[in-house]
Amino acid sequence: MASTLFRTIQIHPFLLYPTALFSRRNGVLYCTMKSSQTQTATQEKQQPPKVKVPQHALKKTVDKITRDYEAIIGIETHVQLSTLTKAFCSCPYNYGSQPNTSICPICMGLPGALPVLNSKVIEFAVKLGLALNCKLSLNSKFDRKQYFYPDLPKGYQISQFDIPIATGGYVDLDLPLEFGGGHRKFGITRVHIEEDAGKLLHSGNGDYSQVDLNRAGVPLLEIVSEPDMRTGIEAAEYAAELQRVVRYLGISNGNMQEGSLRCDVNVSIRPVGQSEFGTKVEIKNLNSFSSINRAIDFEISRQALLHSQGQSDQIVQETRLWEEGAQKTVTMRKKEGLSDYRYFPEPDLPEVILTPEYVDSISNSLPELPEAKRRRYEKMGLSMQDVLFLANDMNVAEYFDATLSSGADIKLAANWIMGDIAAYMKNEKLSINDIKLTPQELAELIASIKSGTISGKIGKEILSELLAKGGTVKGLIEEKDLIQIADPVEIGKMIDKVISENPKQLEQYRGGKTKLQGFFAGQVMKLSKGKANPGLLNKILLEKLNGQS
Ligand SMILES: Nc1ncnc2c1ncn2[C@@H]1O[C@H](COP(=O)(O)OP(=O)(O)OP(=O)(O)O)[C@@H](O)[C@H]1O
Ligand SMILES: [Mg+2]
Ligand SMILES: [Mg+2]
Repeated sequence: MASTLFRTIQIHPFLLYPTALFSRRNGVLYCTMKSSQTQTATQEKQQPPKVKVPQHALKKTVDKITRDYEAIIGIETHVQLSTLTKAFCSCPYNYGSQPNTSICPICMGLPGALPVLNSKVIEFAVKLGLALNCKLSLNSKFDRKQYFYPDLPKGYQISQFDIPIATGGYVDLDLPLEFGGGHRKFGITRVHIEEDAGKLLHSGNGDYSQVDLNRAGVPLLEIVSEPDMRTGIEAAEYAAELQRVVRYLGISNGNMQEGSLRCDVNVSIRPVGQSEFGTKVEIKNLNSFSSINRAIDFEISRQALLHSQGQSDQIVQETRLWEEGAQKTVTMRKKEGLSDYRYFPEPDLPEVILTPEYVDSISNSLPELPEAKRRRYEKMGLSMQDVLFLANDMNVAEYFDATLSSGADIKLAANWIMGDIAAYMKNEKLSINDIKLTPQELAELIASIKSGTISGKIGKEILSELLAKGGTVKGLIEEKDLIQIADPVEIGKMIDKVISENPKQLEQYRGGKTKLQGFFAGQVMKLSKGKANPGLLNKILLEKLNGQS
């Protein structure tokens, strides 16, 4: 199959880029563009920002100025779907595979090739639309969005324009306590289906670029938010919630570093009290939640400073790039208007019709989503800090739920997971799916401590062993003879031994140095190899030290 495709490509590449150079190295097809073709991109990148804002001025005046302005933020998020094959052809997509090894006449847009819709894309879009509380369009269609860029082989992107698959939804989230806490609800304008473009790889010295078309035609869902966010933190948390939702749904890995979840952030400012929005600037190249937060904060300050200096005409509708190294945004290109895209209905694909039965069947298959999970955990009596820790990662939530299903106490299970287990995972750089301790054995461990079969101290020791090697709590207790000593006579004997071996400390204790009770307790615990019941030990010890028995 692959070799047939390569033959086709070797005949046709010049149809795509008349001055592109195609070559094969190590069995891989490379397409190299001469610098003249990528000039626009490189020139735009090299353009200095139109207005230079001195960094020190920014830092000094930011706090004062930003207080006079309110920021308006809306986000466009592209989520790459984890379908087995691309949106309109049967090529698979695996991040990081050799360039141009997963391409065919359809995703290369060769003349005469016709797209065929992957039904999983519709299923995933419906799932997300429902999860984001949207209204689904029972009849939607595809449109062509036309623009030229070397990573777009067809010269247009198949997208949805006037009838997106889902509209008018919202997401709920809870801000972490370190950011002030509180519940937020942000509107979703629309969710639509589109295909991804390829990837340009620019050479180090900038004189040529290479095209990798593996990603061309991979299905995306674009989620457009209402301009409802007001701070960088709110925007970053919104993006994190979308990541959780797509991961809970299992429709994308949501990995920002690999570009499976990409956020373009739109920011404008207005003087406090003004109702109209200001001119928006779109920021791209944000590949972490913290860069979303920092880029927005920078942009708010930049715009506020310009506005406060009477230079608001310098805030123009444009696309800016976030430069991680310099921690600032710079002009990338002036914004195209909608009409520049010359959208028109895609003639090669039929209308998408969703039957109510189909929508119902998808709706019934949805898992419990992050917001529902958080509210359920909250009702169980957990603090918001615990709720967020447990619900943020779907796998941790599943582990916690499975521990509870095995009968564990809610608060104790949460404490073990958030405490010793989380610390172990952090140390060993493991995810919860990698640890050997099963939720059932965690429940057993908690029950064994609660019933007094083993002490809390022994419990912690067993935990380390179970985390690293697996096994069962019962097996380890038996194998290591760890059952707690709760026999007063046996404990009494050990106390007598320790007291008789430490006459000096006894004298000091009886002379008023009562803190020494801790010393005696420690010695007895050591003698019992950590197995003595601590409550009983201290009770009997106190009686004996005070000469009552
Ligand atoms: N004045 C404003 N300030 C901040 N954000 C805004 C403002 N007006 C609109 N937005 C937000 O900007 C985003 C616009 O996204 P949309 O996809 O509709 O248009 P676009 O960015 O022009 O198109 P494209 O998909 O080609 O990038 C939305 O999230 C919207 O909420
Ligand atoms: Mg945009
Ligand atoms: Mg958009």
